[in-house]
Amino acid sequence: MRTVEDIIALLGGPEAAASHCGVGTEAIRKWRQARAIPAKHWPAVLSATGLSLSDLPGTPGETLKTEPTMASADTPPDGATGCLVLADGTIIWGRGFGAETSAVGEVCFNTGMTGYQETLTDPSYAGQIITFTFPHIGNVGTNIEDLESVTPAARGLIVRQDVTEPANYRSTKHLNGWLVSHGIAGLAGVDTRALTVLIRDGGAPNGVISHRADGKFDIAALKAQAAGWPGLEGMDLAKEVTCRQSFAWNETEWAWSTGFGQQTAPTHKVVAVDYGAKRNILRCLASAGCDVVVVPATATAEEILAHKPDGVFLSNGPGDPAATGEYAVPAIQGVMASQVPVFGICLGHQLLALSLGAKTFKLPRGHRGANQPVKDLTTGKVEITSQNHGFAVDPKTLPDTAKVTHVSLFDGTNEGIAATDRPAFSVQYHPEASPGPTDSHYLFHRFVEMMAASKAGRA
Ligand SMILES: NC(=O)CC[C@H](N)C(=O)O
Repeated sequence: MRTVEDIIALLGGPEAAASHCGVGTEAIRKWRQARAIPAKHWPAVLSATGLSLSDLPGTPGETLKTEPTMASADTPPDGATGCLVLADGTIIWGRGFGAETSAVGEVCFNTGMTGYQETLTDPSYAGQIITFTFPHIGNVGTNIEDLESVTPAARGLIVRQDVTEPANYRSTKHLNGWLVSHGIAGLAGVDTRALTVLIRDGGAPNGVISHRADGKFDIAALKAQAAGWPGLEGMDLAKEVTCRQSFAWNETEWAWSTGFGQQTAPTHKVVAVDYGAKRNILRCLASAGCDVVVVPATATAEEILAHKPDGVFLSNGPGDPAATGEYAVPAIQGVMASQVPVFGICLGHQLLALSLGAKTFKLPRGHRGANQPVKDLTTGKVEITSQNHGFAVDPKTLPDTAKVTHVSLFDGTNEGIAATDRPAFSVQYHPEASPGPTDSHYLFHRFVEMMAASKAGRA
């Protein structure tokens, strides 16, 4: 490994080093002071000097050998057993874990500090590789209760620190073994802050995550795969993650001493259309007094109404809402025509908006995490919410018969709507939390009150 002074000399002195790396001389002074070259300058230094990654003095406390990161060299640095190859050819090296496999998807980031297992099993993450900004992922292991679906939909995960031994009484399996059993690759040792900044500034890129214990990667093939993937826009993934047959759901939310319960005295019958529903949404409905029947995403209005529901719930789900146009919108319009109350969450919110004639669009970087502030315009209250969406409703395209009820206090985008001429409302975020705060549970009660009022009106 060379010293900072060696490298500055190789680059032709401080002024020349600054101009080679496109930085000011102040940055070079900081390198000298810290006796380290920050990772973001490594690619420029490597290309100007012809040195290899293991020659560079990195951030103190980090060993380059074990922290391969944003360098774009095609040859893996020593110890690299995994990589993320982006559609523009950028390569991020790291240590592979989980299954030895490769998968292509959109690379997004999630800022949640808890609940990685719920996140990995949220069907809305189909087609996505998740960068966790929280560094300690895997430290509470995995268990069979915190699953939001039986099969994880996420295509891969990227983390800062290596996964440690689980330290939690609920853990039944190491995250590594759990990922192996589900065929999912992980990548550790990545500068996830730098990757998150890349996503924030440039939008969520498409990429391939690859894990090989022998460290031998066919980079040309991975680059071609990443560049050839069409992206989430226009992609209908709800059809892939929905249930194949209808089923009844009566399990209620988890409680500290008793675990999950059963709804034995429901007051309202709800048909939940499964576009990729998280289990905890179904539990919240059951806990609020609903007898739930889950039906596949492609169920028609007639099939839904044949259950004689007091209300219809439209679930969350993956992919582009506009791509479900041929089956979801006609079914929802048919349901709304019957005046049955409708409540939608996330993809369900976007589909309700499309059914009312509004439009959706792709957000540049999406909202994913458990700390997203939202204002309920109907009460003036602010709630901290759990979110996971890459598309959003354009409120300017809403008809006169719908109003905006919730907005994001991060970027002002739409977070909720309600029809003004019929009982239908929806939110873009995840009131069931899991993981995240439970501030928004009141929405399940709003839905129940809406069903009760509708029944009273019909009586
Ligand atoms: N959680 C969801 O339902 C996500 C909805 C949609 N797939 C989006 O990314 O916006």
